Amino acid sequence: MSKTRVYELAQQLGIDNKEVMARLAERGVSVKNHMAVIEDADVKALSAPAQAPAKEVAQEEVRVKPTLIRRRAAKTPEPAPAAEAPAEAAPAEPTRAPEAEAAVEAPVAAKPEPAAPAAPAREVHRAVIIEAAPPKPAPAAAAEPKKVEEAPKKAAAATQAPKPAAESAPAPAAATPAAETPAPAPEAAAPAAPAAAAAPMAPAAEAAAAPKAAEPQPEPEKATPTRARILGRVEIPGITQPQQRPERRVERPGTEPRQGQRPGGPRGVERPGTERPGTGRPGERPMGGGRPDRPAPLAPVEPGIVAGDDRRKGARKPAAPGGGASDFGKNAKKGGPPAKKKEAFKKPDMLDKRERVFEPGPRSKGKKRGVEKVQIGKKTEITVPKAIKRIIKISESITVGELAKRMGIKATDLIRALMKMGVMATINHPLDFDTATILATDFGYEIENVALDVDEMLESEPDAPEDLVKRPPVVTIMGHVDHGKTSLLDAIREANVIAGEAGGITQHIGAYDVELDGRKITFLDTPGHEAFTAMRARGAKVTDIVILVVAADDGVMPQTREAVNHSKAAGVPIIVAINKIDKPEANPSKVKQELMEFGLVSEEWGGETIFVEVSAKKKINLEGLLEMVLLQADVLELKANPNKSARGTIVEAKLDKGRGPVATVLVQEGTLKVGDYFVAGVHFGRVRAMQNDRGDKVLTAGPAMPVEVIGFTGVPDAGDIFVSMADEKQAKEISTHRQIKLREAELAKSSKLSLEQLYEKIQKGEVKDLNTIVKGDVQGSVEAVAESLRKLTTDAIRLNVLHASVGAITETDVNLASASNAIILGFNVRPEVKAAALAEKEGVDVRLYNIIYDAVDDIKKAMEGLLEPTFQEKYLGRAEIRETFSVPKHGMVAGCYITDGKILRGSQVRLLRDNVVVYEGKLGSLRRFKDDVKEVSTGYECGMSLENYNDIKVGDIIEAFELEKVAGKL
Ligand SMILES: Nc1nc2c(ncn2[C@@H]2O[C@H](COP(=O)(O)OP(=O)(O)OP(=O)(O)O)[C@@H](O)[C@H]2O)c(=O)[nH]1
Repeated sequence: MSKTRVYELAQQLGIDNKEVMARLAERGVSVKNHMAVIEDADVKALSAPAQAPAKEVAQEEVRVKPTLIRRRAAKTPEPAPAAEAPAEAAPAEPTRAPEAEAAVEAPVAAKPEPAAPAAPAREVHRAVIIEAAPPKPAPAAAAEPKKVEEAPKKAAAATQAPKPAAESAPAPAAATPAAETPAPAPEAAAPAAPAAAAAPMAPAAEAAAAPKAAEPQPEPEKATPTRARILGRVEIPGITQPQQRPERRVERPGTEPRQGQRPGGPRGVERPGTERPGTGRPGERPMGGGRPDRPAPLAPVEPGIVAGDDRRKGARKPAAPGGGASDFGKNAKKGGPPAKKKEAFKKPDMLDKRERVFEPGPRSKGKKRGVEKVQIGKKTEITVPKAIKRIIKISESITVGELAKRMGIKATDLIRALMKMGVMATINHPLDFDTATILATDFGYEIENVALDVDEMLESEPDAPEDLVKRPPVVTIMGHVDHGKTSLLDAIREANVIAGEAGGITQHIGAYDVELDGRKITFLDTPGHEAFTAMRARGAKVTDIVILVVAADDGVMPQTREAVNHSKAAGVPIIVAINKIDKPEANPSKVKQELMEFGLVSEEWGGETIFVEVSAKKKINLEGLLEMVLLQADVLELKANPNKSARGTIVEAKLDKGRGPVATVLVQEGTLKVGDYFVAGVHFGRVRAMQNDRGDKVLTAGPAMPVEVIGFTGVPDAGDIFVSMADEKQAKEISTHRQIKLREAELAKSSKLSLEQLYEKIQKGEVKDLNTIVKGDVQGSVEAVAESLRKLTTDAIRLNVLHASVGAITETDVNLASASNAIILGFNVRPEVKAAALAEKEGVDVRLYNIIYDAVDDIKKAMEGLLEPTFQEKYLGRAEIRETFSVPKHGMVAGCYITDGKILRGSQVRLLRDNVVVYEGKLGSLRRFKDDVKEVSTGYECGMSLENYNDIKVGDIIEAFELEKVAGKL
């Protein structure tokens, strides 16, 4: 025969020299280079099958590594190296489709025959492809054997290839290697079955692979496992060439989904075209877009077909029979348990997964991709959250934005829904449980309130009668200004100290206890009903008995009356202390008489109220007063259980420079011990130390005992309930919960306020606000001042206490005042040096007081200054209209005669016709003989015009007047 050299054969076949050499190598013929001469037999062997591939493929092969060859469509730009597996994979996949058929065929017609060496490059492709999209092939094969059979015929080598293909089918999963280098896969995946599969067909193809390819059957199985992993990569389409796309279209027949998917691919173009009638549909491409991979997944999925993982499984199964199971070895491990995964992925999931993992960006390009995207999108939409996810747990309230987020909808949709309900809300608007429930229901969700029931947690258990023991009474002293409240408190305390109590420096902790005949009495030393009421407003019922101080020389005064009312409202019994009886002008009887009208009738007059005449100054009858208190306490049968965890009320709180937040706790039941965890208002803590009003350290505090506690995390408010907790976690939890609720309440309050303000402004015209910041030395006075100030609010002026706290006036306070145009009121505190300087610079008014009433008085005046001045009318004079003239530019002018008083230029006027006011406004002009004049007096004539009014008639009267400003009063 004539000598045929490698390059000649390559030209004939339309393939690369290297490929020819590779095929030869696969046949066991070694050639040195492209000039080597080839035996005829070899030439034939290579030529025959090669035809098909030559035509169709137009592929390029690139030897990436000595053992690895990458093949891809001829025109395709070269993808990156192995690393870019995805890109290459893409092309591979399309091919796969066709291969799929091969694979299909394989199972059917194919028999485990050694791979036909002749297998053209194309086949190699197939093998690869098959591997890539294995799952389908298998099932497809089973499903439509006939068609499959046809295929073989056309694809000559196919028959044989099939096997490998078939085997490869399993391998598909392992495709990775293949993916990277379809044909070369063998090398890459050499060990793996896939390689084997490829080998047979590629056989030829790529030399290195050849040897392994030689063992077709076992290999396929191995391939399976490997594929699984690789598949993932392969699918990442990347740079698929235009060629492939077209193939795809051809591949996917609408009719034969399975086959279509697989087979279609590249093949379709070449050979399947015939086999598959349906192949022709162009429409299929949508999914694939540029990627061949896609098509596969998108194509109708057969039950058995599982993308990605499924493929692997599918591949494995078939492989198993081959016996390759054992061969899987490592690969198998990698592949993971096949059986389990089978059902794990459903098509949609798979698509979704692939979408996210492999092909995010590129897809959006191109129309077809767009289509694909849309489809995928739809699938996502179908997703319905599991029932459990449709329950939204909230704690009391939730903001609009958060609710929308949890329901997976747009906040604007929610806001729209709220508007329909008549609620205008912003994204940060808090929704209460009920509103949230209604809204959520509309969107198919349920709301579950998981709020902590703090009240329940803190509720004290009722005590058994036998556990209760007598406890000291807690007394509050009330009365009018200067009637001697403070003096009385001091006198009682001092008297008690003198009586033999452990001496020492008494401390102001807001409460103290005294002893009489071995019995204790606790006094709250924040006198005045403001503090008393402020506490009560917080739900704190602390006082058992009220001592109403009335000066014998002054009698019942306004605040005496208020104190009585407050006490009665609280249901607290009153003991009247008629003070200052040492004064010569003292008249106790008068006091008793005056108090009768409030229902306080002295016992000696047949009533039930205890009256005690004392003198705080002279310390007269103080003991008698204490005796009466104890007597009253007996009547009240005050008892408590000391043998349980403590519960009490914050009486006073402050931020101590050295000790941090400290508060006086009046224990009301149980016993408080050092080391106890507790929660008080929005704060929590642990009792680090306790001391009484005499500065003595105490380790325990029982019922009715006031102690100053150190260990708070923040300064609580007077009136806050103090509760011992079992552990820190619980205390912290409740504290946090309360803080959140407080914030929400403040938020809700502020938004509500602004609405109210708006409403008021519309209704009443401009409403003035006087903003204040109150600072004091102790919580009690701060509360009292703030409360008194708030009471000053009137319809015309609202007095806002922006901030009230204990401590010196700081720069922060000044800044707040400056920003909100507020004045600062300090009680027994001074501004810090820097704060004072800043206040001066910013022009902030800082007022310092020692007496609350001075402050209130000052504020009242300030508020009056804010009042709009009222206007008073001042009569000027009258004029009678005797003539009327129409003057261009001036309108109607009246010729008048002043009958009374005088008329001033620009004065206010009203026009009277038959004593009826027909117009009220301003004088337009005032003239005498064409001259403007300032005023015209009685008896003179003048010309007048009215501003913007021309309907004047002879006989009308013009009355002039002035409006005088009068400062407003509260
Ligand atoms: N003669 C006499 N004067 C008394 C007596 N008790 C108080 N005073 C005087 O009355 C004045 C007012 O006494 P305070 O104890 O400050 O009266 P208060 O009710 O506490 O006054 P505010 O704190 O302003 O509400 C003081 O000057 C006392 O010295 C008393 O029993 N006899």
